[in-house]
Amino acid sequence: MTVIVVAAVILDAAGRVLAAQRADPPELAGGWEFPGGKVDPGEGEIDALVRECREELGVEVSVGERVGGDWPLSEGYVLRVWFAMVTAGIPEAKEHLALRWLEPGGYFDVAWLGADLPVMEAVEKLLSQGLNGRSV
Ligand SMILES: Nc1nc2c([nH]c(=O)n2[C@H]2C[C@H](O)[C@@H](COP(=O)(O)OP(=O)(O)OP(=O)(O)O)O2)c(=O)[nH]1
Repeated sequence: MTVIVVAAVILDAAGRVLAAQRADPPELAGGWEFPGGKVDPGEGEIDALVRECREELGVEVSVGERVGGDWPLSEGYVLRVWFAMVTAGIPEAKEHLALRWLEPGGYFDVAWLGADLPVMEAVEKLLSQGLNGRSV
């Protein structure tokens, strides 16, 4: 059975993107990712995304458009990504080592995990086309 990992490209009004630095496991620690995590059995993917943002960042988010399709992770895992905006709270690193808001033009200023790099490239392309990540 494939494990679905959901992740949020959290955008602010200035077009900044929130990156989060993983604390574990040792082979991924220090790498940067989009906040998110595994979908629990029986849980909806959007519900999982909202829950993970609450647990990891202490914020409420509204979820917008999907970014691409299934992004490959390691064997047996796929990554599904959505744009999101914070609707309440200020993101705090509750489970990560650090958080950074990346300005437009600086989206690659962190060492993204291998799986996330093509996602960030796709996001930059979508944003350069004038998309703002909100639901249409
Ligand atoms: N959350 C997240 N995980 C990612 C990204 N890119 C990437 O390769 N991964 C990998 C790292 C992990 O092996 C897996 C997600 O696991 P996780 O540790 O975030 O999941 P979780 O919050 O549900 O945690 P747990 O059940 O292991 O405690 O997917 C990403 O952008 N966001």
